[in-house]
Amino acid sequence: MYQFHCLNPIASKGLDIFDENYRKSDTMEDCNAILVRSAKMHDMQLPSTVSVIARAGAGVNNIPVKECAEKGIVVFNTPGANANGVKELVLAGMLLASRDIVGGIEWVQKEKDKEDIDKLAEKQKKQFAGCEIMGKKLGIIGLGAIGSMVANAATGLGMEVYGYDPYLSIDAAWNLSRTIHHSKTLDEIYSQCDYITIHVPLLDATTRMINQEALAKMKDGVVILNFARDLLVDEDALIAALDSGKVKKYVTDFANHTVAGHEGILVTPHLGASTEESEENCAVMAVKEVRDFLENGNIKNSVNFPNCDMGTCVAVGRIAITHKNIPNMISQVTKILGSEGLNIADMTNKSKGEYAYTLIDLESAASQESLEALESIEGVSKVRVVK
Ligand SMILES: NC(=O)C1=CN([C@@H]2O[C@H](COP(=O)(O)OP(=O)(O)OC[C@H]3O[C@@H](n4cnc5c(N)ncnc54)[C@H](O)[C@@H]3O)[C@@H](O)[C@H]2O)C=CC1
Ligand SMILES: O=C(O)CCC(=O)C(=O)O
Repeated sequence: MYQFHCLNPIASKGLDIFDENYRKSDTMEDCNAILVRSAKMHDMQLPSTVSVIARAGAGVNNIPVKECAEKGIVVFNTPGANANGVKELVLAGMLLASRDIVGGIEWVQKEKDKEDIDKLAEKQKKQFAGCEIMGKKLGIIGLGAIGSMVANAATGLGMEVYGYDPYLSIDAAWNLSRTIHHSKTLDEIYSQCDYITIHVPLLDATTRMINQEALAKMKDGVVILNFARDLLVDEDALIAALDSGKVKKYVTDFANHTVAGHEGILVTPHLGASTEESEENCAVMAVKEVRDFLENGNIKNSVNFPNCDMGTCVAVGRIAITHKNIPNMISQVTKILGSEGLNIADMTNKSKGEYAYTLIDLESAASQESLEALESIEGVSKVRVVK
């Protein structure tokens, strides 16, 4: 029996995929798996029983990914599963920034009891007028799952799209409309675009990438959209640029005391992925990843360990070892198994940066002593008997 704990509500369409061998626990104690959306995990003490965390979503900045790798905890996310939900809100954000739709709705609400509201509306509506997005230049920073969808949709709406992503994956490149202008520098995006939307992960290298220097290079009256993470933007510099008229509107999905209620800023409460479809897609993908990992040891879509797939185990036993990506690891492992007379039927070893993963199918079950010997190898973080 496996136990899992949800740190945030996870769509039942996903949780229903857990079968009778799984028990949902109200606490993390004794759990094998944790499912999470945006809960901040950096200060949490995880029990040693936890071997997997699945983020039902894309961004993993709420999870101590490296510390987990050190402890042999495999962290998954669900790439692309909520991208359409975010894309649609980005399009809405562009439209809301282009005309004062919110102001117009608030005006009608305020005047709703006036007898001549229809005549008043015709007189007053000019204060809410704006511009169209067709023909405008949209700069997209980060052309992954979300950025590429925004790019294609905006092209369909008649915008001229510029994309910047020095690490663009081949899959994402294939998905992009050929009309999208490939920007080789951020400066080109800054100097050309009327709307700039950012879709990169929050990393040390991307923190506050939209800063005073970047803002100074942008066109007057630019609209900036941030549906990725608030810390990507130096919001004090952004507010100064808004107040000076350099920036026309800032649309952000991240409510905080700096932006909430500020003139010219449209703030939504982290709603990008809050659609039935996105929540279900993420939950289904996350639960499938957890099950395949716990039941077969396979890894797909981990952010701290490599992909590894040996299918369903048909041998007598399978063990999974998380370890550092260092020399001499495999020889130490096979020596321990060999000295106990354990024959290896199949084996895969993969690495990702500093960390590596070894899955071994055995023709007879490993003893407790050999498992302990494996665990004591320097650089090994976890040894798990999958079957
Ligand atoms: N508002 C919301 O509810 C949601 C927000 N997000 C945020 O959006 C981010 C992006 O999500 P996805 O598109 O699904 O991720 P993704 O991983 O598919 O795409 C990210 C892209 O950014 C690119 N990139 C990385 N560093 C870059 C840099 N310095 N300059 C330009 N490009 C760079 C990568 O090459 C990749 O193509 C997530 O990390 C998350 O923070 C994601 C989903 C929902
Ligand atoms: O789960 C959510 O609502 C947040 C989605 C998100 O920000 C992400 O997937 O990175």
